[in-house]
Amino acid sequence: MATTDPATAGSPPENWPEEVQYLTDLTYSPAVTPDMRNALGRPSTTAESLDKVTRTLVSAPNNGDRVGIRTIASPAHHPALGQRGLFAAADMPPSSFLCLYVGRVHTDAREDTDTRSHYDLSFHQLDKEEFGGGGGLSIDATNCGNESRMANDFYGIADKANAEFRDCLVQVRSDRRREGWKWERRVGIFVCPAGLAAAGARRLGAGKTDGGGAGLKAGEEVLVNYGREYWDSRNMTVHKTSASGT
Ligand SMILES: C[S@@+](CC[C@H](N)C(=O)[O-])C[C@H]1O[C@@H](n2cnc3c(N)ncnc32)[C@H](O)[C@@H]1O
Repeated sequence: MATTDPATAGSPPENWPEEVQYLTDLTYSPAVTPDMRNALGRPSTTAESLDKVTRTLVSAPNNGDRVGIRTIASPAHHPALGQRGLFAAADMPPSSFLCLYVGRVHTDAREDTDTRSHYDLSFHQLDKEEFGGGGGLSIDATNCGNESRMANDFYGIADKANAEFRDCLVQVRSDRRREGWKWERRVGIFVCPAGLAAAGARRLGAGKTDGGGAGLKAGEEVLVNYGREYWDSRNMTVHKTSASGT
């Protein structure tokens, strides 16, 4: 009997584009081997320091308590006018978890990568010894994803990003653990922390946030920093000034 992948079983939120499949968790390209997937759940010293996001928070129906998708109709000078954006559904304090970045995990092999994607986020570097030279895994949300794929870059919209991509751990089902759960790596969008520079800032491109976040107000657009590399590699000029950072 055919089984449904739980990652594809969720109902899309309001304003979801019908041509894109809504996901509640990652899906994987056939080139991502079982060993590569296992590496996402392996305890390590780096993984120990990551934020742990509980099962209830990552449960997709609950994303709507924190974020929503809107088509941007104003202001007239918004650079992504007419496109979608991600908005806070409630006041969210600094460092709060907003939603996971989900999509199709693929290797960085040329034949497994859509070089035209505008939704491809670098995810995890594989261990060089274990995987014969290493290589990376990325998450492409072009054809499938969740609310996170709607987050726009801050440039031309605000002075700085108010949210960031951050590595984290989530609980996933495991038949091998007595408790039935294990921790596995993901990337989430989090509200920028207050105070010091954000340590885990990362990319669609390679953007860093500068911390000092005041949190998000309900209705405010969630803005990340894609990084200059994102715009340069697409020959798009929004990031040509020093305001864009790296
Ligand atoms: C990850 S998508 C963001 C969601 C997108 N607005 C949508 O409706 O699907 C990235 C694309 O959004 C647009 N975008 C995001 N931030 C922008 C900005 N600050 N200025 C201009 N376009 C932006 C660009 O077309 C970019 O390639």
